[in-house]
Amino acid sequence: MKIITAQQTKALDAHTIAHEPIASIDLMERACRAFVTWFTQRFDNSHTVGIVCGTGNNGGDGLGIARLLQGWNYAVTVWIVRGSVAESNDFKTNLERLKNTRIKILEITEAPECSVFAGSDVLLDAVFGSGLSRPPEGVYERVITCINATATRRIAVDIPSGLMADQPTTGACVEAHATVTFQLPKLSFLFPSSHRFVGDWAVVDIGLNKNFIRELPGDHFLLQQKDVRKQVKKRSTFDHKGTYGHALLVAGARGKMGAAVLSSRAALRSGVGLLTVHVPQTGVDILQTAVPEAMLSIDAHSDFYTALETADRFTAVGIGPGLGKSPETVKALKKLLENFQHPMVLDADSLNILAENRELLHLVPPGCILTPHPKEFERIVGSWQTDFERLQKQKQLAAQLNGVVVLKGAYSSIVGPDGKVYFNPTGNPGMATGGSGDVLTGILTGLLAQGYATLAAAQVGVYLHGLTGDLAAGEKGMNSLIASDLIDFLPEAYRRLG
Ligand SMILES: NC(=O)C1=CN([C@@H]2O[C@H](COP(=O)(O)OP(=O)(O)OC[C@H]3O[C@@H](n4cnc5c(N)ncnc54)[C@H](OP(=O)(O)O)[C@@H]3O)[C@@H](O)[C@H]2O)[C@H](O)CC1
Ligand SMILES: [K+]
Repeated sequence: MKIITAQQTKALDAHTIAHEPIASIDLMERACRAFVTWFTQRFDNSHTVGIVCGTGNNGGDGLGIARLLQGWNYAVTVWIVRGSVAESNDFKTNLERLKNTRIKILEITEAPECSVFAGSDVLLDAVFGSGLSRPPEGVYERVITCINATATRRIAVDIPSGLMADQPTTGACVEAHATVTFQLPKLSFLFPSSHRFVGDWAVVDIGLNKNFIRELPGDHFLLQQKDVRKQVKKRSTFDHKGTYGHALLVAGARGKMGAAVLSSRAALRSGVGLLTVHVPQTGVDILQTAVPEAMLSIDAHSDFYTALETADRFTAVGIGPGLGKSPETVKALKKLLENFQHPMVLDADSLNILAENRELLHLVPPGCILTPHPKEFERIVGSWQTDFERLQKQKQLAAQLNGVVVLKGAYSSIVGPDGKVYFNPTGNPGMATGGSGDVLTGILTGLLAQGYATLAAAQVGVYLHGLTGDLAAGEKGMNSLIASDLIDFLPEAYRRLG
């Protein structure tokens, strides 16, 4: 699903109006109907509804929604905020259509008292939409403050008023519990800093021209199950273990062998043919007992990774979980990066070692996948002011390494060397638990070893990982979810993609 800019949305509107063809007021009516369908499925007409409208097309939506809800016997109150914005044509038409209804229409021409919106069970925010081009001021800013001060369910129409669709937001903004957006999500919806404004968002289809969307230039996408499903490799009868590769995981140090166990199990459950795990002496009995399917490469050192004879017989290497950062481990990682020229997954402590030994970044072979969480990412690229700047840094790092950088979190972003960004929709906060990242590293290493191209491995692996989290949370709730649950749900997650 392509994520387009506010400017492109305007062009898409115009194109749809011209080519469907459809009058803009009818496209607005379609948007209003789509919103009302979503709304009536969640709030029955025992809820009183307040709608705060600007005088552009977002406000026009608000008026249309008021009329439709009243048709469903909702008690509706409308406030029209009169500021610098001239009435759009469609706003005028929908205002006209309200004339012969019983809907109470109040005008706000100057900064109101914040009690102005009290009394509605649900408050709809239709002040500004994708046309916002600068921070709200004056009466608009005050209205936004009052909307946020009203103890009620706040639902934003298309986009919370005050949020910039595809650039940093600096002004006042409605803090919606939910946002119903038309046709495609806005880029800012996918960033953590927007969550308090957007709340849970839903996309409603308003029949905008899909071919036009496909042809629009764009680097930002929201992964969908169908995109991932078609990348999952199918198996054939005459396949054998070798067909599915031989992965090497370099993981675990004394006291952190669990990371090696979790990533090993996850690699196996991701379908790899053979798995070897390189562990220090302390890990031998642990791994042989906990993961009998894995072969071991045993380090001379008792406690941590210091050397590996050769990695050439492996089709992919994953390194980092529970590795530690001892000086010998740093040296060993450097040697591995110099000698192993196939795709690798670099995670956890291997990323921290790269951050502290930046000359090693130049040794990272092409086609690797880095899987930092935001803190590990910041150690590598430095701090950022906004999520847009963070994304820019992510694109730069992916290009510099000629690999894929996965920034983990809600809507994990997968960025390739070409700068294209894929946001992952699966997963939930239950996955913020020790070992969750080790599982992802195992999955990604397993997929790379099976011959998945780097970007495909990242998309399938991150999607699968999040899907196991959703399945596990469905069964065990978010609070009790532990990393092993993710592995247990890999078979079901694969089945969903089958
Ligand atoms: N395809 C779709 O998604 C459809 C969306 N629809 C709805 O239309 C709005 C977008 O409506 P638009 O009229 O373009 O803009 P807004 O209603 O968001 O804002 C109105 C005007 O306000 C001006 N503006 C911008 N920022 C400020 C500010 N900080 N202070 C004051 N005024 C501001 C701006 O005009 P300028 O010329 O001043 O830039 C806006 O034009 C969309 O969100 C949907 O709700 C359609 O209903 C159907 C299709
Ligand atoms: K809005």
